[in-house]
Amino acid sequence: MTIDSVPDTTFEIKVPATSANIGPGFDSLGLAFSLYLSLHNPTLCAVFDRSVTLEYTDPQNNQGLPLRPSQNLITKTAWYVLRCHGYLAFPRFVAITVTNPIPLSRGLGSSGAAVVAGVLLANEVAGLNLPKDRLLDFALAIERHPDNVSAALLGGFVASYLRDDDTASNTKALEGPFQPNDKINSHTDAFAPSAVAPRMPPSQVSRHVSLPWSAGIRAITVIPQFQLSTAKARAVLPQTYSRADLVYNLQRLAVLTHALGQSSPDAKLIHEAMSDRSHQPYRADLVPGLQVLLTTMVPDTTPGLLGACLSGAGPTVLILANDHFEAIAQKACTIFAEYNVATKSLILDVIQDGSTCKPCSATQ
Ligand SMILES: Nc1ncnc2c1ncn2[C@@H]1O[C@H](COP(=O)(O)OP(=O)(O)O)[C@@H](O)[C@H]1O
Ligand SMILES: N[C@@H](CCOP(=O)(O)O)C(=O)O
Repeated sequence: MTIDSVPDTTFEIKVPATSANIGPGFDSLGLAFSLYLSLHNPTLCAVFDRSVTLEYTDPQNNQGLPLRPSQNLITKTAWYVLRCHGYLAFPRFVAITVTNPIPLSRGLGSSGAAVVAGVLLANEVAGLNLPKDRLLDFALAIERHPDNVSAALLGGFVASYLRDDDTASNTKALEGPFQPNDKINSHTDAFAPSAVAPRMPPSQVSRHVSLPWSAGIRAITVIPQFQLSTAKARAVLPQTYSRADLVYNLQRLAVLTHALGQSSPDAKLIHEAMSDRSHQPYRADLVPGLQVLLTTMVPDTTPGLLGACLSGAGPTVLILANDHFEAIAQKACTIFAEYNVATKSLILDVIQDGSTCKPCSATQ
């Protein structure tokens, strides 16, 4: 595609926050929420400058995020996709305003959302028209567990798997975007291409299916006011599991995928089926109060509660409920407070639409 044929419009990209795992579905289940990372390019720019700039509308929520496009996860991802499609510069100038209410490193899929936003950004500015499955391939070249990005892109309650679990080749796929050796022009901070183009991801890296979600079930997210990076929370997991633990999780996972779609949710069934032996026990030491919360907040003593688990890699706790949302949130925050963990809670809806990129009105 030539520069002249690249669409020059304003757009808004919206990507939802997600919760991964939902208890036993480690690296396979994801749920999309009514809380959105959004990217907006409010102004059409006549300047013939093929670069990108970034600003965040809410710097308080996004402290520490690099504004240099060459270091920011959203624009690094977009650059990776563009390089895979033969672009040697951004197709046109784009000044992006980012609004990100998704708390960072709390287990609500902020990095997955940033990666999906970057893929959609490249798709939009270069007019690539990639189908959703191909967008997912690019996102999965970067975020190597499919649970968050599948739910973020597609919306709703999604089960997915990677078709190739060869971690050695996974690492190679990451070399493109993250160690691009692309020199940065220190004046404009524009990307400049290295001699070697990054590896194009193979097609259909993953497979996914949308699962039914019972309409009245909402998500109470109880968010500790400290960060826990996904990398750190993955580092504490064992390399191998016993047959008993494998069977324990498989049995619950199979039941859970149906139990959450039933029109009259069975609280006791859901609560038991959200129990896990693959990641939560190992991560409990990283989240003071988690173990007590999970064992004391049960349907018998907490009206409206259906189940609770660590959200993604934590430290957020996800509580699924169909009533008494505020009271449940308050109870969970009180338990965390007993462990000197300050929290905020957000009551969110599960959304079915997934990520969008829409034209919007421009000022010139
Ligand atoms: N809106 C964003 N813009 C740029 N980078 C982001 C954004 N959101 C997340 N990130 C990157 O992802 C990191 C958090 O990723 P991770 O530890 O996986 O936590 P989470 O559970 O929130 O996904 C941040 O430190 C930052 O590097
Ligand atoms: N399956 C992953 C999910 C990580 O989700 P995040 O929202 O914490 O990035 C894991 O449990 O490590």
